[in-house]
Amino acid sequence: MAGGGEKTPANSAQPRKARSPHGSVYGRSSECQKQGACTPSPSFSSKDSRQQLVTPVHPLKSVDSRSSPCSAGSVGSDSGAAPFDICMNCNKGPIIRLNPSLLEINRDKRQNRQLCKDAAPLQYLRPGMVLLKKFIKPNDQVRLCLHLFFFQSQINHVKIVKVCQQLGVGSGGFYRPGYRNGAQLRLWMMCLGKNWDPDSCSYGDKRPFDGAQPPTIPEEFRKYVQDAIQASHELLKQHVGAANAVEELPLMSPDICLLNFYNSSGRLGLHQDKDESRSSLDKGLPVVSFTLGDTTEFLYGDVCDEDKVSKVDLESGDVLIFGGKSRLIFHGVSNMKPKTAPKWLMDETNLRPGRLNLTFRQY
Ligand SMILES: O=C(O)CCC(=O)C(=O)O
Ligand SMILES: [Fe+2]
Repeated sequence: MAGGGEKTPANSAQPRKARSPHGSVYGRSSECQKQGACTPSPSFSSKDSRQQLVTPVHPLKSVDSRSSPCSAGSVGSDSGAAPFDICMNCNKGPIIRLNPSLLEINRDKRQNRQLCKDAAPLQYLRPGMVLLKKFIKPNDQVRLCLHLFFFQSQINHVKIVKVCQQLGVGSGGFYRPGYRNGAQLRLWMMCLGKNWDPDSCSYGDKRPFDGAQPPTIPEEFRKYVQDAIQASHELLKQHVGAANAVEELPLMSPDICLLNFYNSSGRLGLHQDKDESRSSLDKGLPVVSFTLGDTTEFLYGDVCDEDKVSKVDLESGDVLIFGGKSRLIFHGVSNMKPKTAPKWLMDETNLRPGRLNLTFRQY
């Protein structure tokens, strides 16, 4: 995944050894360090981030209790603390909610339809990078988005949140990666398919700190990714011609998914996703990223410098794809925009305030 943890400031002569919470992102690999690339610092400014290596800790385990359980300084075993639940009260019986009035329901649906009509189905951000606006549909609504008529996507907001919630409270579920000095990254994460280890900046079969095997990627999620890539090809043809669409964004079959949950103060420093296999990176196999919940500002560019990057808002239902010539762009998440999640999504799922992000890759 991306490097989540700290990053080396771009202008730092001595690249930092910090690693990112998500694989590739922040100075994941020694290669990254050699290149002087950023190590992601989801939680810190580059000034603050002069810390020790990132090391994942169990969400509720105190930092002090990390008594060097493993040589790399990575976390100890599961302390038995409660797993992080991205939804509130999900396991505590039915949620009692007053029925919204017909007026409210209709207003909500009208707004959604309007948003969907207004959004251009595809934003071409740069070669190899596209944004499918509002590609993920609400479950109860016939979408008017043009691309959905064409591609019949079955991607469904509520279903994705519910599946992630269930996976997140099980073995290999959400945890809060942290730094050796006790500071924590500003997100919760978990992996599907393969584990991305922030300490070694590499993928493996098990999570070193508790031995948990990451859950497999649900088949329907893999199908959503195929739908999104196919849709992007159809729409890309208008920009680059039919012959070039697949070259611009190569096909891929995801075997890794990193899930991130950001609360209202969540962020992820600039980093590159480059811990996938050499062949995957060389072919430019894309990273496909889903946003659900609150809107966030996404940064991307050729250099690891927040003053030189472009910005785009990612809203609930958006699918961002970057591959080909953009596979190794620097990217990160800066400002969360609280209370921007669709009301119907919060009502249906009881998702915590914040943003759920899924990034799919092929190792
Ligand atoms: O949350 C996002 O949109 C970005 C996540 C990311 O870059 C990563 O997981 O590598
Ligand atoms: Fe990333």
